Amino acid sequence: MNVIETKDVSKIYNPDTIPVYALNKVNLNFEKGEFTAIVGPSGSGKTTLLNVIGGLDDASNGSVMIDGSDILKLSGGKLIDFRLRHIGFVFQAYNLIPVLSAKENIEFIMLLQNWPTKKREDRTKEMLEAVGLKDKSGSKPSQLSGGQQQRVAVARALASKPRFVLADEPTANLDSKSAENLLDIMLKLNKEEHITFIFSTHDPRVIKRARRVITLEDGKVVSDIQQNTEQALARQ
Ligand SMILES: Nc1ncnc2c1ncn2[C@@H]1O[C@H](COP(=O)(O)OP(=O)(O)OP(=O)(O)O)[C@@H](O)[C@H]1O
Repeated sequence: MNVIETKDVSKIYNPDTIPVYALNKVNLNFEKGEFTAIVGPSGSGKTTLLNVIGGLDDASNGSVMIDGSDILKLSGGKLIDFRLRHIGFVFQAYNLIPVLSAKENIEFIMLLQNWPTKKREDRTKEMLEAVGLKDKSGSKPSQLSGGQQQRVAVARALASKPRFVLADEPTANLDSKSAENLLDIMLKLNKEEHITFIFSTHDPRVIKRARRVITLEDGKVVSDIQQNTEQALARQ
């Protein structure tokens, strides 16, 4: 079953002067449980695609169907509610709330969703453990390393059990070991909780572990391949 379907999605900046096609008739289907990398040169449209799929940005043309409804047609309040319920975001700049601890950052979306206290606390504990930060629960983002902050951002995105997670270069600021650890965590949660992951990346270590790799160039899909990651890993 398709979770997300983009139909002829285009995003054109400056249409009246010198048009820039950030996305040019993109047609893609994403199924439940995918672990998919969006790759391509700088400026090829990766961030724009994630933002349009996640309802953070409007498309100029086309539709983004999620479970048969077009999210580009949802009005402001309904779109915010939809994002809150179904989509987890991981941004390159983490976007953690500086005055909140790791635990409080992870809890934040569940609070907005009115989870009962006990359920919320149990889930927060589970996520802190899953990302290996049980002992950093009370630390503020400024007291955490870049890798630890990124793990909090992943835990926050996944805590409320979204249908899918969109991540914009999740390993961009991480050293090799932290990037591998983060990938392990994302793959584990993808397997165990069947959450669909779609992430942009330039990072070869991330690309080789994705099950599907979609390449964009000048806003167009130029290749879309399934990888046998078990074989790829065995070759290393
Ligand atoms: N607000 C904007 N106004 C005008 N053009 C924009 C705007 N945002 C993005 N673009 C253009 O749209 C194209 C796609 O940008 P996008 O950020 O999606 O690329 P990207 O593949 O994510 O790049 P990178 O790998 O460098 O992050 C680029 O040509 C970019 O210059």
